[in-house]
Amino acid sequence: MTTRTRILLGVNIDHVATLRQARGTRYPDPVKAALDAEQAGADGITVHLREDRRHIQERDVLLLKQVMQTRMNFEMGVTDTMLEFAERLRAEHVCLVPETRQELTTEGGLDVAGQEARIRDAVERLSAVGSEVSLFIDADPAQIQASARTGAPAIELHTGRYADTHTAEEAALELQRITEGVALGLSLGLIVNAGHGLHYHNVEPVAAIPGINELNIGHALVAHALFVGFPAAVAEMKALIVAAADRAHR
Ligand SMILES: CC(=O)[C@@H](O)[C@H](O)COP(=O)(O)O
Ligand SMILES: NCC(=O)COP(=O)(O)O
Repeated sequence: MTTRTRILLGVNIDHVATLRQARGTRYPDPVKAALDAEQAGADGITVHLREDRRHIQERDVLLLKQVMQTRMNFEMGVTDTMLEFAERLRAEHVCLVPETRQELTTEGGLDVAGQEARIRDAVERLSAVGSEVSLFIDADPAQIQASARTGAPAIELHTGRYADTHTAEEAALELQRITEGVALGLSLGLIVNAGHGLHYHNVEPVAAIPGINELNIGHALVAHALFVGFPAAVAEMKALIVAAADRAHR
């Protein structure tokens, strides 16, 4: 008998909102995308309320919280304003991410080691309202160890460097770094997720890493949805990661 490996897909709907914001229209609605994603097999929905509000808006987060049926993973920068918002929101999961206004996308992981007390304080505040906190970090042993010391139950390893590689050798090195990061996180008792820049052609090796809990994927899903529709794009990705995890652990 084969045991099915459990790997979860968190669908990030930020870039549905990016398209809406580009024209200031009411459509496409990221909340509709979230509901479609849930029906198509998403295990959770990720939204990043950026300080500059370039995509997701407060309205999206608040409406989503009322109507969604899975779990919200609320990504936010570590600022007083966002902490106060998140304390009122009480999302099932909160992922603390680094944020700068000028960046095209989230460029690196949160520097937990360099601001441990501040992150620990944020983790305590969010845990107190019932949110499970994860820290979006690079697969760097010092950052993983510092994350464990903050009391956060989870980390999300930034896979952007892996996704940006140009050769098979570079990809193998980055994958090795992520694999070791997952193993270290697990050995410290952390739940280990991963995400950023994952797409249909690079996701399988990451899904096959032993012990990985959830992959958060957005941009590639929204791009593929233009051609096949959002439910089909989500279902295709879910099938791909579950099959990759199953094959690796058979
Ligand atoms: C933290 C993370 O990886 C995602 O939230 C991602 O940042 C979303 O896309 P943008 O970086 O383009 O806002
Ligand atoms: N935390 C990563 C995420 O939510 C999705 O990132 P991307 O797939 O849009 O690059």
